[in-house]
Amino acid sequence: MTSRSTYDYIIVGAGSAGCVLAAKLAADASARVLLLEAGGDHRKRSDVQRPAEYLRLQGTSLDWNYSTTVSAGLAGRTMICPRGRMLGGSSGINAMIYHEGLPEDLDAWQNVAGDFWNREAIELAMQELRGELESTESIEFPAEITPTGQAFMAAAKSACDQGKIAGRPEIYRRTTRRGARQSAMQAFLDSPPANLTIRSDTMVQRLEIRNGRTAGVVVGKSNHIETLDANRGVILAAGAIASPQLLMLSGIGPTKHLAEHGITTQIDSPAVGAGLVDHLAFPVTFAAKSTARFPSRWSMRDLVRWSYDQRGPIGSNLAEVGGFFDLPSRSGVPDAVRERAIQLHVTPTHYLRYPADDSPAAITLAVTGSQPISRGRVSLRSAEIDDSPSIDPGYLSDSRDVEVLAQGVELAREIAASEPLADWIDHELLPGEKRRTAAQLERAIRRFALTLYHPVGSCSMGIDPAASVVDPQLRVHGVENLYIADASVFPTLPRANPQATVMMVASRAAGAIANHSAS
Ligand SMILES: Cc1cc2nc3c(=O)[nH]c(=O)nc-3n(C[C@H](O)[C@H](O)[C@H](O)COP(=O)(O)OP(=O)(O)OC[C@H]3O[C@@H](n4cnc5c(N)ncnc54)[C@H](O)[C@@H]3O)c2cc1C
Repeated sequence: MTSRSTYDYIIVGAGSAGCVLAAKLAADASARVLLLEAGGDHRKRSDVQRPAEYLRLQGTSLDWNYSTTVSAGLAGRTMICPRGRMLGGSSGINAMIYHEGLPEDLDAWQNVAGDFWNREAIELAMQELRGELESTESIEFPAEITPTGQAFMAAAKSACDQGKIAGRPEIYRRTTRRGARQSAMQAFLDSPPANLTIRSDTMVQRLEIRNGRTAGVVVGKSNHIETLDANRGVILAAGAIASPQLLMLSGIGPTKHLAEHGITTQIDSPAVGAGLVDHLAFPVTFAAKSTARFPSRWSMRDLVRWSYDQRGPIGSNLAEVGGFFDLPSRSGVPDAVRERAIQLHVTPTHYLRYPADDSPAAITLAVTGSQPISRGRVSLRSAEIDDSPSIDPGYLSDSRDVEVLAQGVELAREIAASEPLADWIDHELLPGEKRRTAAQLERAIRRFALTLYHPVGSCSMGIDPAASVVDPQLRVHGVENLYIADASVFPTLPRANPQATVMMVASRAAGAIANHSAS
């Protein structure tokens, strides 16, 4: 059986970007907007709402459960690649940090994608977005910082004041409302307007492309295929893994690769899937004195505290504090790379073992190389939407990324040795006090570094169709009526947790798409 329906805009994916896009495009009451989401509505689940439980959502049905290919850079390991599958997308399972990043990072965007992405316009869009999130009480600072987080803040500040390190410790703002998660779905679409249709549990199979124009999308299974038509545009917001997959399944991608899977090329676009990049964190972990143990199960008191005033362990997103820090000038790397090269996420837990019940009292300073050079790609494993694509972020394939992390380990050690944090610490567990040489640190980094869950760049924007997938206004090169607006279009990965930048991209995209489709 087949059926069809017509809309003005069809948005694929109700994640961080898709929810912003839907709210903005539907602000024009005359536009019929359809938002399609493969996952369900899980906003009310307690494990989604409680910040400290976000790690427990991984590997559940709320996660696409992707993993990366075996990686030489990670000593032959594969890596989990969690992505949210629900209304709200990854903003429904993420760690909630809302960071606008460093404005100068987006100058690189202007260099590759032109004036639409100038710093002033981006800062204005970020400011407007912050205002919108504040007006729905969807971002806030934590009501309480764990004692070890407080000790980190004081120790890092003291190490900076004494000139031992350079940087800025910070308390991270987050997407919570009165201590409970606010996904993009809640922040932007809690009361959707009448001209917006939201369909959850609806998997888009492929795009419908006719004569160089995207007519709509195909959803459903073989016993009931539906074609949904879009007069003014289809916007892919399926994220950095699924957006390139959907393009390739629809015949937009590198011709040779498509042919390997029996897919007829509609548009030869060599850059689809290329350029994938992710932040990687090495968890410098310390055994803490037993009074610092963060619970992995909640007491009645914890539940009552969180319900009444959002305090206590349940309200912690585990990474309340951190900040950006420089590599030492003796490191020999150019200033542009050295400055704010390391982002820290400080957790009151053993990063590798929490939330297991037997995870010991520990504190982790997770060291992230904020500007990784290594790049990889998303490619198809088969021509079936139900087969996960092959994901290779190229982790640590460029040895300069290892050097940055190794120097970050020394930075973390310096802070951990500073009072008052030193008082909480018993001894170093990872990489371990005896691991000091470059070769020892490299081995530990390749064995234990973990994703920080920030894949971007697999359909990057740019001017040259041979080197990019969308133009600066996010129109897919070579085909009409098709846009991409999500983490996949980032031409570079900014020094930040990306969700604020993803939402900013969606917000700018909505304006550009409405203007373009009206002309
Ligand atoms: C565990 C974790 C922790 C993170 N922590 C942070 C953090 O603290 N701060 C931060 O800034 N960033 C964080 N991130 C990253 C951030 O959440 C993402 O960068 C951001 O949410 C990406 O937004 P997006 O719109 O591009 O994709 P997503 O939010 O992933 O949305 C894509 C949507 O498309 C849907 N979809 C995919 N394929 C189809 C299909 N075929 N048909 C229909 N729907 C489809 C998906 O189900 C999903 O809902 C984290 C991510 C994870 C997974």
